This record gives sequence, structure tokens and C-alpha cells, in this order.
Amino acid sequence: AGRPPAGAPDWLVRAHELRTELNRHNHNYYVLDQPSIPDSEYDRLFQELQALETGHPELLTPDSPTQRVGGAPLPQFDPVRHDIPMLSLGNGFTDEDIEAFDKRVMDGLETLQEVRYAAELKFDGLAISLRYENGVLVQAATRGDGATGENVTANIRTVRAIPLRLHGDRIPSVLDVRGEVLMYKQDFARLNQRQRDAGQKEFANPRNAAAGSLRQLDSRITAQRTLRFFAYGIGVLEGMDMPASHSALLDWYQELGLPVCKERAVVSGAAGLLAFFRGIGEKREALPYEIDGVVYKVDRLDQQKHLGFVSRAPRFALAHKFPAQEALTAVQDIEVQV
Ligand SMILES: CC(C)(CNC(=O)c1ccc(Oc2ccccc2)cc1)c1ccc2c(N)nc(N)nc2n1
Repeated sequence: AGRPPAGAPDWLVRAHELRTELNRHNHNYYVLDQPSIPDSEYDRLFQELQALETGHPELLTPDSPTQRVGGAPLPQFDPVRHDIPMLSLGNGFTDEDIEAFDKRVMDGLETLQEVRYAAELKFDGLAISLRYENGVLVQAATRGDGATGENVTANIRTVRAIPLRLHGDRIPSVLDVRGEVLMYKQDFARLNQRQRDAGQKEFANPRNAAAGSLRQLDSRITAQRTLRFFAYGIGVLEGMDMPASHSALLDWYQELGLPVCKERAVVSGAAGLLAFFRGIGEKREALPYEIDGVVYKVDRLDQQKHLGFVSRAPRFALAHKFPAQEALTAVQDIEVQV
């Protein structure tokens, strides 16, 4: 939505000011984790814009901040075919697995030089694909079986961390953003408190709570759940060249206003991968969200393409998982009993 033309009526100017300000506060709160306004003030601006839109329905465009909360519940979720499949990752568990991964990559690239890897977190949430056309969010789909997922656009629009319109001047005609929808530990605890108070079933863990919230046919219920999003991948890209590396892709995503997790680094060789993994392992309990590991990706895109995929998983990427927490907790319990 461009700036109103000179001489535009004051209600149009005011509506544009309100949208810009509400989108900015959403971005600060949900993308940068830096709230810039008390909720009461946000609600006042929101209601002022709703009143203006009621009086001037031509303001009701899909990217207005007031158009996040859906209308009537859907009868079902329609299937969505992913033009580029959403692939899962191979797993590694031990230092040797990681050293073997690095060796396979170096052999595949026929290089003796240390390879640069983009290292990031593996969130315990739900993989999602967001389709933006000319910068406007037009469709969101779950991963499903990798080739076909479910259309959850109405629910995804309620996730304030997900921009309804991309920012900046490097906007492609089509962009599929791949990432994870998740629930922070604190929001999960508050939700289960609300479930208990309402005499309803509690969720087992934040991942189930996020999945349950996205599988709601009534998006007004989804809107009451505080879901977050972190972008980590890409599908279709039209109208622009792919960035030359994964780290450049994430920098560009941040320019577009997409949430990218700050716990990421570009490291060299197996030693760099293991150092990153240990560093994250030490801060894992203190993170505001649950993770089940970290993900390593060959950073350069030309090297990713050279390595390609084996069966359905990329040869250029690997998930390094932490030992399952439940098992550890059980062991501790036994010690306590003794
Ligand atoms: C790596 C990819 C499978 C996404 N894929 C891509 O982003 C991607 C990017 C360029 C591509 O371009 C290529 C085209 C041809 C050949 C090689 C690469 C292909 C896939 C993946 C899958 C699951 C992930 C997860 N749970 N957490 C994180 N943090 N990252 C994840 N990344």
C-alpha cells in the first residue's frame, strides 16, 4: 500500500499513519523482541484504524493489520502442492557423525580447504511455507509429506511475527519462505494455565501446542494463541537471483522484515560445527523456546548445488540432535529415588 497521494482526504492520511505505526510496533515486538508501545496504546491505535475502516470499507485491504483475525471457521483445510518439495534433514548424533558429514562434504566438493558452514538452531515447532506475491502474503501451507501440505493461510495471518507485506525495495515477484512456527516456553505455560482454568485438556509440550493451534479450523482461536515464526529456508524465488549463500539469504530476509533467529553463525570445518553445538548446548535451557538440535548447512549456494540431495534429504545439510530430554529426565528421577 503506497503513501496516499498529495491532497488525499485526512481519513486516508490518518489510516496510512495508523497502519504504518501498527506494523512497526508488531515488527518491534514480534520480530525484534523489543516492544515499543504498551499493549493498551497498541489497542487504542488498532481500534481507531478499525473505526476508520468501518467508515471507509475501501481501506480493508488484505495487508491491513486489522485483517489478521479471521472470519468464520473453515469446513476443512484444502491441500496445497509445494512447487519445490519441503525436504527433511539427515541426522547426526555424535562428534564422529559430524566429522563424517564434514568429510563427505569435502570429498563431494573435492576440496582440501575447510568448508564454511551456516550453523543455526533446529526449532521444536512446525515447518511452514509462506508464499508472498509482489511482497503480499497470499498463502501459507504446512509441510505435510513434503510434497503436499494443508492450506493454513487464515491461521498464519493471525501470527503477528509473520509480516502480511514484505518491506524494502528488494521485493521479488514470487517468494516461498520456509521456516518454523513455534510457541515460546512462557506462552506455552500461560496457555496451559488458561486450559486448566477453563477445565480443558493441557498440551504436552510447546510443539504440540503450536501444532494444535495451527490445526484450528476457527482462526479466532488461533489468534488467541501467541505463536512465533523463524525463517530458515527458501522454496520458489521469481523475479530476483538467489543470494549467493545461506547467510546472505537470512540477511536479506531480515531486510524484508521476516523474523530470523539471532542464534546463528558461519563457522569453518568440523571443529567450528562442534564448537557451535557445544555453545548452544550450554545456553539451551535459557533459550525462550525449545530446540531439538542445531542445523549445519554448507553456506555457499554454488557448493550446495554441487552437492545436491541424496534420496529426499540434502547432502549439503545435516541436523545435529541433542540426546532426547525425556530419557535424561527419567535417569535423574531414578537417582533421586535412590
Ligand atoms: C535445508 C532445508 C532442507 C531447507 N532448504 C533450503 O532452504 C534450500 C535452500 C536452497 C536450495 O537451493 C538449492 C537448489 C538446488 C540444489 C541445492 C540447493 C534448496 C533448499 C532445511 C530443512 C529443515 C530445517 C530445519 N528444521 N531447521 C533449520 N534451521 N533449517 C532447515 N533447513
